[in-house]
Amino acid sequence: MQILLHMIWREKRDVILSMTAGFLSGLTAVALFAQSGFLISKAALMPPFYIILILTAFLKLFGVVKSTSKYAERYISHRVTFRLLSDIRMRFFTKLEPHANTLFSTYRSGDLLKRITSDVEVLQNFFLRVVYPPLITLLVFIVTILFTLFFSGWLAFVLLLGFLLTTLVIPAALVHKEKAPALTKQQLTTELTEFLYGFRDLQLHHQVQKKQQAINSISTAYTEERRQEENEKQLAHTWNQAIALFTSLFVVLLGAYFVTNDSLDGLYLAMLILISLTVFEIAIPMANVPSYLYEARTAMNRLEEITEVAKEREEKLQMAAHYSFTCRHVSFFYPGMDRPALEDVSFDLHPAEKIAIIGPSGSGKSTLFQLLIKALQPSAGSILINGQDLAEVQEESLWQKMSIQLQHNHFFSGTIRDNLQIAKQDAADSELAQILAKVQIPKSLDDVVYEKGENLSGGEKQRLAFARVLLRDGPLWLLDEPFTSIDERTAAKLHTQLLAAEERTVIVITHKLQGLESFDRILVMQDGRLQENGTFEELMARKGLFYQMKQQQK
Ligand SMILES: Nc1ncnc2c1ncn2[C@@H]1O[C@H](COP(=O)(O)OP(=O)(O)OP(=O)(O)O)[C@@H](O)[C@H]1O
Repeated sequence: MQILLHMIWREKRDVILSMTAGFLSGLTAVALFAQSGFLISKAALMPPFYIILILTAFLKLFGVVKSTSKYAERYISHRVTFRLLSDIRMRFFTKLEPHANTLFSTYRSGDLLKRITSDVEVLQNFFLRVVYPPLITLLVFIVTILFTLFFSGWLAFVLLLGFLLTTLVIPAALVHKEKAPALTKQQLTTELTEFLYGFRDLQLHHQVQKKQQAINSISTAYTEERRQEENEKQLAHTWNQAIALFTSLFVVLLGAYFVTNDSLDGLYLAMLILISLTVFEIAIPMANVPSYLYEARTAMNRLEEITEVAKEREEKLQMAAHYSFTCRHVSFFYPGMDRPALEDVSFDLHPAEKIAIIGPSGSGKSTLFQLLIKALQPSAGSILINGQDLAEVQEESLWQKMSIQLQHNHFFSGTIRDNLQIAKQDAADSELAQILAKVQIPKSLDDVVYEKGENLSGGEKQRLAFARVLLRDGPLWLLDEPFTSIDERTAAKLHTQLLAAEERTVIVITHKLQGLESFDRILVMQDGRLQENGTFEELMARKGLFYQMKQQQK
């Protein structure tokens, strides 16, 4: 909350301006009705015409000031809200952006999207719904009660009582008990996002209707949740209005009594009644302040929780010519899984070494890869890069040194050139064309690429991704199944380029067992464990798992 208050404080000029306008608008609304009441009573006594004229002129003046100040208040307070929104967005998105990978591996993307957008949406209204109403209500009531005190102490006391009931007692009585966070909106967004992403697969497997039904039932639950929320808010409103009306009733009864025993001039009775009717209008938003405060606090905590996922202590990776990795007893559990995807994996990767990680499907190769590029964090154990704990290294500085090819790479709609320049922005056409020839893509730089590379074959995508790796040419290469969709002859040529530079550290994940002789070492994974670790010759001589896999692939 302090963060939000601090952000609001930064806008103090506009905050003060909008509060002043809001105060003026509230006060003139009360004055307008008070003046009307007084005018009606005064007119009944047949005063000179100029008195009526002056009173009517004041009435007009109050009307104009009320509308103008209301407009100014809305205009300025919304400006504060939009600045607050942009501050909140900036703050969270700058905190989240460097850790996008970690976050997407921790949360489902729909869930993450919903959490961030709706929580930010809640916080943007913090000023308008939580800070603003109590202050304006307090100021207008103070002035109104002081004004009433001038005519009758008892009536001022009744107003004070009504004020305390509507602004403190009712909101406190209806304040949200610690209730479980609403899940259905989150579920709905998550399910919808997945429905959209996976629509084609659902169609192919005739699952669209089933998924739609599931979404419909979540949607119904969500509507019910919203209905309940609205009911709670309406209940608070109703209570406040009831108290406001009862207070006015008291003012009428008490006022009439004071008039009959001459302790109040009857001329002011209508004015005081109208004051009490109007002033409580301003207190009505107070009923929902606690619920908005609760929502804002929850939203803030949830956003902070997301940012906490990212590590605080991060250091830059020092520049070095060669890079080594050390994995010490690394285990990894995916969220919600009770079986580890990796268990107690330890190995050293020496500077400039070229290693292949192999193993059956589901043995944990990609998980290990994700840990090495810091897209995931180990659940236990540690990974060191050049002796420095990866947990303490900034992702950006790590990825600067790395040329990474993922199993599934993204391609943007544009041209081949655009898709290559992602790896090296300032690359000249001649360099790009050379790289295209190296990876044997028979296309020109101007050829169009559709969104997600839909017009590229699997092999072309892998070659284009490898072209990006060649373009980046960092001292550390990590490739996850880079050539699976490429024909043997081309794959062999690309393989040679992969292992060409002596000083480069290379890690390749593959399930193909051809060409492994040219790697310095081979790590063999099975069931999340590192089963074998040695040179091609050593593993063949050992006649263990690797040897058996080789025999099977023959
Ligand atoms: N996001 C995830 N959530 C939960 N479990 C996962 C997730 N990704 C992988 N796993 C599980 O972790 C284990 C290791 O998976 P991983 O993808 O690392 O294996 P792999 O050896 O790379 O397989 P493949 O060769 O098929 O790509 C598997 O049991 C898999 O089901």
